Amino acid sequence: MSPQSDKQSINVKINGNSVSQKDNGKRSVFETNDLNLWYSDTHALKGIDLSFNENEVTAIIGPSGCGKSTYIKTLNRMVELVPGVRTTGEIKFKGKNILDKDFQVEALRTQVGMVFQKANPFPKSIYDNVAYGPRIHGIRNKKVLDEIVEKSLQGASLWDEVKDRLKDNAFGLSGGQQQRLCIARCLAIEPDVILMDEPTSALDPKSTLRIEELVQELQKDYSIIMVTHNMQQAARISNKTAFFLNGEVVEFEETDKLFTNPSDSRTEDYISGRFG
Ligand SMILES: Nc1ncnc2c1ncn2[C@@H]1O[C@H](COP(=O)(O)OP(=O)(O)OP(=O)(O)O)[C@@H](O)[C@H]1O
Repeated sequence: MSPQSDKQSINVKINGNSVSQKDNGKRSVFETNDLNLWYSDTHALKGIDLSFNENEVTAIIGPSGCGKSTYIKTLNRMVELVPGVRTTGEIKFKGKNILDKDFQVEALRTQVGMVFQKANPFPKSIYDNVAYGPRIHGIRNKKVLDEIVEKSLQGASLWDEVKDRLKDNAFGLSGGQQQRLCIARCLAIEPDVILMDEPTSALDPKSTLRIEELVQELQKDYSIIMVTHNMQQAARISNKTAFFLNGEVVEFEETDKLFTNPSDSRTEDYISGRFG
């Protein structure tokens, strides 16, 4: 099916049962319309129409090189850091086109956080990692910073493990803890949306499970858009899934539907492991 038709008829989960509704009452936070992107001559994104609702987890899946990371990096305009990038179309964040010339990218970065494949804490203490963003935004009051740090670490389900060693260097944490610290750093700026680019691909199964549980918890307060190579992960934790192939969206659906009854034979071939 086309991504557009999803906007008209959406399956939503109520008490564990999937039902079809015209509108699930949720607001769209991000929307891309006919989004195209070129790296010099490489046409990496082709006419992407997708819409993301608040308080939902949306997974982006697809084989290597299909444009998943490129797409997610357009949403905070990080992709522009690559020389030779050209974008056309529209990316609406809360109704405003972030590609407009007069759009303030700095404001976007405070509302859209990002967690990367490999945990990337700063070479600073656990406390200073989390306090970094608020300090940049001018918060100097120690009591306020203490509160933000505790709340963010609680939110990232890391507080109990680190509360007695907040002054220790972040590099002393395990890989999974470092990734949760990066999530806490992200929460400290109180974003509306969290972008995650394969956040568990460098983690062991136990740490992966921990992050998956955390993502489901965070969904209550944030909208999450997550690139993942792991189809089981997408099936476990996302509300909706977009399947990318060769820079296009083949299918965008309720996750249950996409994995049990895909509309497009290419989706079926991919999820059943025939390619990718
Ligand atoms: N910095 C870049 N310069 C030029 N081409 C790039 C750059 N980054 C990505 N590409 C190209 O854009 C296309 C999409 O790449 P992208 O990394 O978005 O795919 P992906 O689906 O995230 O892949 P993977 O799952 O392997 O991370 C590929 O053809 C890739 O070679």
